Amino acid sequence: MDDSEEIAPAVQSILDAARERGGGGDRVSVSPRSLSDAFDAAAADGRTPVIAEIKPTSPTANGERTDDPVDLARQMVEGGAAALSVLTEPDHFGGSARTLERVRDAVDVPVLRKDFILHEDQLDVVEADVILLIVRFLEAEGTDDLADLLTAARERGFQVLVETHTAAEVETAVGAGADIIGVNNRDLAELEVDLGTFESVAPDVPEGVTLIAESGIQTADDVTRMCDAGADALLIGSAIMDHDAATDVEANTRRLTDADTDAVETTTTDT
Ligand SMILES: O=P(O)(O)OC[C@@H](O)[C@@H](O)c1c[nH]c2ccccc12
Repeated sequence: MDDSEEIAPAVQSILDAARERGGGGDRVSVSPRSLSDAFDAAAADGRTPVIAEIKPTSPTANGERTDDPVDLARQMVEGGAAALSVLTEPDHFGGSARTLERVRDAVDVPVLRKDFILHEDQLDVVEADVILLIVRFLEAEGTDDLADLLTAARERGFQVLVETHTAAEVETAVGAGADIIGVNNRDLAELEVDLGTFESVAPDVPEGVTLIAESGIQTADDVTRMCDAGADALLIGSAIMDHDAATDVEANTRRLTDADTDAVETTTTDT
């Protein structure tokens, strides 16, 4: 990691905790539900492909949702989510591997394990269809190499979402062999969100890579904006979880999956 760019204290604390966390026991082997098939199915059905995120709380949330994550998961799928993301980080996001296991048993869409994986043995915690690797956190001393982790994850059957924030990180991700790339609109140095990040980084992502816009997407207009800038799918947490007001998760999801975009196949009727 480039030490000249400080990261927010909350993020440093997350990373320190992640370094301490050990892995699981037995090597995980998963038969994954295909993420790209789930996106295609959503689009064919007229829904914008959204990965809805179960995030009980976060360093930037005001409040915590204590509803059963399995209920939330069902409501998200009912609201049209193509896939789900479940935080498994326990110390800062209220997540757990057990929550992911319960959610994955309850739904039939692909489930992404959202965590801060720095070492291969941290892959052996729970079965998931997709795991996240964050480029920025895998450039520091004492973490495994991105390309090695990508291979280790695929050997276990996982699909891998590689998270970036800059054009340079996209280049690193592509060089390591990533085929699903996320651009995080949240800057981990300041924890501030700017949807312009996706717009400026997306053109550097090669054709053929599945491209996901992450963070800060609040409204149907934001969804349209990200799809116009090239997003194949959106990763949305806070606007669906609505930590302070605890509104209807199904309705929140539907509002975003129903957004008007070219990502969905429109059928014309000849009348
Ligand atoms: O709640 P938001 O702004 O819709 O963001 C969701 C997701 O992108 C965000 O939770 C996230 C993106 N990358 C991460 C890495 C770890 C933990 C969380 C994240």
